[in-house]
Amino acid sequence: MESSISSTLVLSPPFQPNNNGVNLVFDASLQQQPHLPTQFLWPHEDTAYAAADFLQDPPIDLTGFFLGDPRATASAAAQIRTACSTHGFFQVVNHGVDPSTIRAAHHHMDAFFSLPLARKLAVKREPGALRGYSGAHADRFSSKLPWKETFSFTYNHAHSAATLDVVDYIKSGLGPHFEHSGCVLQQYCEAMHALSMAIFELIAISLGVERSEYCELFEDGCSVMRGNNYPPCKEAGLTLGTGPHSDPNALTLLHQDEVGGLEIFSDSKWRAIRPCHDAVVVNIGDTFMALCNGRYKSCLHRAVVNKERVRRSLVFFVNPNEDKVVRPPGELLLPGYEGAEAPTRLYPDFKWSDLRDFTQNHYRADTSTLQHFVSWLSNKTQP
Ligand SMILES: C=C1C[C@]23C[C@H]1CC[C@H]2[C@]1(C)CCC[C@@](C)(C(=O)O)[C@H]1[C@@H]3C(=O)O
Ligand SMILES: O=C(O)CCC(=O)C(=O)O
Ligand SMILES: [Fe+2]
Repeated sequence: MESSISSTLVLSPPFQPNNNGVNLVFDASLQQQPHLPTQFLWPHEDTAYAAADFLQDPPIDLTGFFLGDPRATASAAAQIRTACSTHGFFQVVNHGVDPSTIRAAHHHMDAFFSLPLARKLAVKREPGALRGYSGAHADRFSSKLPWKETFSFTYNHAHSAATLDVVDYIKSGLGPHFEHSGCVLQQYCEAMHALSMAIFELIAISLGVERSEYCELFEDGCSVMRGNNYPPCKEAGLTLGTGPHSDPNALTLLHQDEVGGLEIFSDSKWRAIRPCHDAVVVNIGDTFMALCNGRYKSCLHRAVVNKERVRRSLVFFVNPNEDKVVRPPGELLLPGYEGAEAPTRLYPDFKWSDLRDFTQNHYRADTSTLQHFVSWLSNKTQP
């Protein structure tokens, strides 16, 4: 495969704080080149196996839960338990988020990605920060680059809802003409936060713990909103929009457009998540897998691209308050194994700020982030 960009491809360790000076610009000129730049090539095992089918689980209808109907609530919790005990993904409908809010958020995120590159670079991601614009993460990695642009910003509900942080960030970075976009995205974040709290209540019910078990940890959580823009790719089969990974955060709420491309690895096969415009896709992340002591699974997933159409997704990564300890409730500890003094815990105490720092400064999140994080944390805390 010819590289159409003269650059020395440095085979990097899993993570490097910069791209070794390879200044690749992910813009239309690169996307129109006849050959895929070598930096975007992914290993055969990550790209070779197309999704075998669609995940068959029907969307979970939240109507009855919101009406306080005990039977409907129990049914929704049971469907969540089944999904989260196996592959960690489910879709919800009648979720209470106004469709016009979702439509408007996509529209304004598209408007951002349509800006000239110089305008997008005005809010480029700063090293170590989980906010800002990124073109293929070319500033962070020099191989296995994802075929996407991303735009991320933080949303701390207890603080942002009152002080309109999202509006301020967007307006200060992109100018007063984007104030309305900021208001739309702020409204979308508030709606996603409200939905996440409803999901946490249903998850608590499904786990048999107090319904409000997770409210305290997440009510003033520090979440991240991200728009993913995946341009069409002439050699789509050789690259990936987002590589195989499990999400390091606690819960992910995702709305994808009608194009499709989100796939999860379940029962030893890649399975596509069927696009459903009135559904929100929900998945458990590593932090929640630790919070529930491994009862629910943080699952491997990826985003594939195609040759014809741009694909977009809006992703809301829900995290606990960064200074609160991630620790499972007593009811979820496993009975001590034979002769053990205390019930068994699968993961140590940690804070989201530690895991965020790990993924932004020390390790590229992939299929085994949590176990590498636990080792890193124990080395970090050893005297
Ligand atoms: C904590 C995070 C790191 C990533 C964004 C959030 C949750 C998902 C992570 C990510 C998407 C997993 C795949 C690799 C990654 C580098 C990406 O493709 O964007 C990850 C995100 C990141 O580090 O920016
Ligand atoms: O865009 C998608 O469908 C998935 C993206 C994803 O998994 C992520 O950003 O963590
Ligand atoms: Fe993800």
